[in-house]
Amino acid sequence: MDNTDTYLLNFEGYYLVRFTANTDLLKNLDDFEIRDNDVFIVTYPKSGTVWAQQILSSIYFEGHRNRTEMVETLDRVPFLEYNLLIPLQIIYIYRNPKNILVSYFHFSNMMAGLQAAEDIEDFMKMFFDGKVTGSLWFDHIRGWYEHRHDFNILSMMYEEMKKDLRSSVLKISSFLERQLNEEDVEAVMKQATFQNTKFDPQENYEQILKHDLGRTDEGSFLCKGTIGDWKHHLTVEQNERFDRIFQRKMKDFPLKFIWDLNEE
Ligand SMILES: Nc1ncnc2c1ncn2[C@@H]1O[C@H](COP(=O)(O)OS(=O)(=O)O)[C@@H](OP(=O)(O)O)[C@H]1O
Repeated sequence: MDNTDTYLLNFEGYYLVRFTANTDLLKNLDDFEIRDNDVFIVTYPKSGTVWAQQILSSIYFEGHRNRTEMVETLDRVPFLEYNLLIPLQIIYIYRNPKNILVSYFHFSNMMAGLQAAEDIEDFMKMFFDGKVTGSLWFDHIRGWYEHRHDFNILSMMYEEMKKDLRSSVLKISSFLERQLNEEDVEAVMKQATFQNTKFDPQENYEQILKHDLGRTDEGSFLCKGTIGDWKHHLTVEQNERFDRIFQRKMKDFPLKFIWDLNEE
């Protein structure tokens, strides 16, 4: 059964969560005034949005870095499509789509506002049809890559952040022209470890999931925060099918992806 209209709101060809989308706000975005020092984080769902929100806010604000100011991640870095704020620096985070698929499958089954899937097979169909919030992953990554010279964009790969968090924090702070001393860098990194994000209720969206987004079970918003977990969830046949679709769609695409923890 196609439940697209129940869960997804199609705004100018792009799917948003119907439950939280605000069409009046979206229609007015073209007129919104941008400040020079505003910053965008751009991601396809399940690619590291919250992680990046957390790193940025602890680079910018001492009180977030040293935990003297307790503010929910969502209030520190609001979502443009669900709030009104537009920046000029853009940080695009991308992740290998097999891990996105698995992470998104678990998340969709946790949230009342997203269409649940019976199993990975069922979700794979929705994902490759682009019938999910964020629409088709292939369009998302291509769209951003094709416009990489039109904006001030820093592209970061989730897997590289995972392999070398220090270099990633330094790259982001340098892009934002924020000087951090060694102690600050350590504090940002401490905030951005997976263990911290997963278990700190201010970081892990617990309250928002509970009160605003209609969580349907007690599973965590964060699964394993790792590279290669898809291997435990996709069958050999599903993986081969994924590879065939990926090769067909991405054969001329120059960015490389890291599929495995041991890959360089
Ligand atoms: N600190 C840290 N380190 C490593 N990985 C992290 C971290 N914080 C979040 N994550 C992982 O990011 C995945 C969720 O992505 P998003 O935040 O983009 O999700 S959402 O679209 O905003 O719902 C989700 O991936 P999975 O664990 O594979 O589901 C999170 O665990």
